[in-house]
Amino acid sequence: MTLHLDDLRVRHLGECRHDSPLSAMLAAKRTSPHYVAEGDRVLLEDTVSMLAEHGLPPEDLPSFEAAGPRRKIYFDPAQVTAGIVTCGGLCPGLNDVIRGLVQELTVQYDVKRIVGFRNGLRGLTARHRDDTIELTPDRVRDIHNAGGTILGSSRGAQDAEEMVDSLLLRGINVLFVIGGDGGMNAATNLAAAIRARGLDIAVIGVPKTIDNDLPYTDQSFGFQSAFAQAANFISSVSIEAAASPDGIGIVKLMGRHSGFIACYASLARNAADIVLIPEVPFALEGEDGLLARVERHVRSKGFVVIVVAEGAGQDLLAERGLLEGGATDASGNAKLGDIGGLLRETITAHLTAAGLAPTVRYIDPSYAIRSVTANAYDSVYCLRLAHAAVHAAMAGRTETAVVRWRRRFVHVPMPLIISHRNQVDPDGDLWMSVLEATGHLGQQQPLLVER
Ligand SMILES: Nc1ncnc2c1ncn2[C@@H]1O[C@H](COP(=O)(O)OP(=O)(O)OP(=O)(O)O)[C@@H](O)[C@H]1O
Ligand SMILES: O=P(O)(O)OC[C@H]1O[C@](O)(CO)[C@@H](O)[C@@H]1O
Ligand SMILES: [Mg+2]
Repeated sequence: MTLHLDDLRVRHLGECRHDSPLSAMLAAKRTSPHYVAEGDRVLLEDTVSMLAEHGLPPEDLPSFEAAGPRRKIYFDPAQVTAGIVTCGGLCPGLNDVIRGLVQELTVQYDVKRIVGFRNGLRGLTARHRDDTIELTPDRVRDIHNAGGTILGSSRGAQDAEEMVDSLLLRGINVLFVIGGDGGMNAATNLAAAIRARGLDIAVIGVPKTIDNDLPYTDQSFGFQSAFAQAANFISSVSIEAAASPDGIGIVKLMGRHSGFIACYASLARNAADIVLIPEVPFALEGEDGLLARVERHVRSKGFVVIVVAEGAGQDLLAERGLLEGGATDASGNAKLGDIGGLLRETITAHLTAAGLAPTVRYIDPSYAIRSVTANAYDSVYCLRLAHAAVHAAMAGRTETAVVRWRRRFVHVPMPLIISHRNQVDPDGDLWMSVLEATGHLGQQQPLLVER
């Protein structure tokens, strides 16, 4: 998809007429290698060839509005009631973001009232809209020491008009939605319903997903903490497999459609022999298939370690009638078949038939990965995203997500965040690193299936 400058402009509620409490600090600031001034923009692309292809002057190149405080703001902070909601699956750092939002709103902007909606967007329905948490600096002081979200989260559909009614009834004029593709979809619909009614309510998204599958963001918050935890399970399984005759270690990691956790966790330990992700189809049978490769590893090295993303090999499950076609969860996400179970069974059967005596160590750490607290790096990242989100809201941006893009914090129109899915590119350098680390680079890629 080719994007033009106009596709990257974010919506404003109106002219910024109020002096920001941060205006004095901003007065002398200019763009530098470490700061982007409020009038400046951040390029979408970053290679000479990609930029040259546009044949445009720099100011017309596709670029994002820089995030950060403005000297003039749209809302009078004294009149603001903010709302916060967390939706979808858990992710390390949710509490850090909530804490950062509350601290920035109260300390820098002196906003007096912040309402936390409970259990995801369900909390914005008529039935639950009054059961909220008053968020104060005292209430959030220590919440970053725990994983999960103090607000709770959920899946499942809600009516946009009903949610707008809730915002009106609760007097919310700034809503922060921390969510994944589903949450950003819902927030986009909500913002559209607000716009259709001509209301003065800002909706700001803080994109979240441990799968790292949202586009236009360098890496999603919490991802680093999640793959660090996943890497510990790879170490455990490697130790177990290495200590067993004909040892087979298998770790199944989250990642419905994108294998980022599997790739990064594997690279972090560099102990995996085979990495299977949804983006790269593979065959089980045949000389170049997975089973033959596993057997070769076991015969030559004595054991094998396989890291598999949950969304990998779904076609193999479907072929065997092990996939409930079309089944979805409450939010409409596809329910997946158990690729880890299929690997365990077929590998055991194959190696046994080949005269080996495999010992299989299979771990599916699942929720033990995404429920951890954010590490120090992610905590900083979450706090800075929260600051950017508050500045965006106070400056009247709406239908806007705050992200880090090429190491700068920027504003992205929310519809872009849901325009497609971020996936591991089989021709990109991340997958090349995985092939290098697993010793597959330079060989014909035996796990790839001709399609
Ligand atoms: N296409 C959509 N349009 C409107 N609302 C949606 C859509 N998809 C999901 N939602 C709503 O957004 C909320 C969160 O969605 P979902 O459960 O898919 O998690 P998510 O935000 O994608 O997070 P994650 O992918 O990290 O689990 C749910 O309440 C769901 O009903
Ligand atoms: O069991 P739940 O809460 O639906 O979440 C599972 C899913 O959440 C995700 O992390 C995406 O949010 C997937 O990788 C995983 O399959
Ligand atoms: Mg999702």
